[in-house]
Amino acid sequence: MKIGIGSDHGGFELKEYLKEYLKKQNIEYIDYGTNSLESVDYPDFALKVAEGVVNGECNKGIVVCGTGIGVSISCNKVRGIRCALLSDTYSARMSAEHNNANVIALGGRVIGKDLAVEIVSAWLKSEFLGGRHERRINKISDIEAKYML
Ligand SMILES: O=C(CO)[C@H](O)[C@H](O)[C@H](O)COP(=O)(O)O
Repeated sequence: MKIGIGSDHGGFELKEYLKEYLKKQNIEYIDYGTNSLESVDYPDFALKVAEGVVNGECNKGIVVCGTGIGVSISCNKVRGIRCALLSDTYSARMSAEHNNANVIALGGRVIGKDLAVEIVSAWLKSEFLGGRHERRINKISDIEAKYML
C-alpha cells in the first residue's frame, strides 16, 4: 500500500503530521508537496495526487487544504477519482465501504490533528463492500463517461 499525499499552504502542517503517522504505521507514501507555508494554489497539488492515483504510482491519496473543499473539488474533476471530504470517522468508514473512495480530503483549518489521524486510520482499515454499492459506483463511472472528455 502506497499513499500519495499533498496539500496547499493551508493544509501543510496537517500533511506533515499525517506523514509522521504514516511513517509510524510503516505505510509508504509519496509526498507531492507543497513543502512550506508559502502561499500556493491548491488545484496544483490536488492534481498531482489525483494523477498519482489514476496512474498507479500510488494506491490511494490524501489531500489537504484549509477546508478540504478546494482539493476535493479539484480531485473529483479527474476521471477515476472518488474523493471524499471528511470530518468524522463514521463517514471515513462509509467512504471506503460504500463509495470506495480512493482519495480523501481533509481541512487543516477545520479538524484537529488527532481527529485527522483517526479519520485516516478508519478509512484505511475499511474495505469496499461491493454488492449494491458496486452498482452505484458503476453509475458514477457512467456519469464520468457522459460528461468528462
Ligand atoms: O480551497 C480552499 C477553500 O475551499 C482552501 O481552504 C484553501 O486552503 C484556501 O482557500 C487558501 O486560502 P488563503 O487565504 O489563500 O490562505
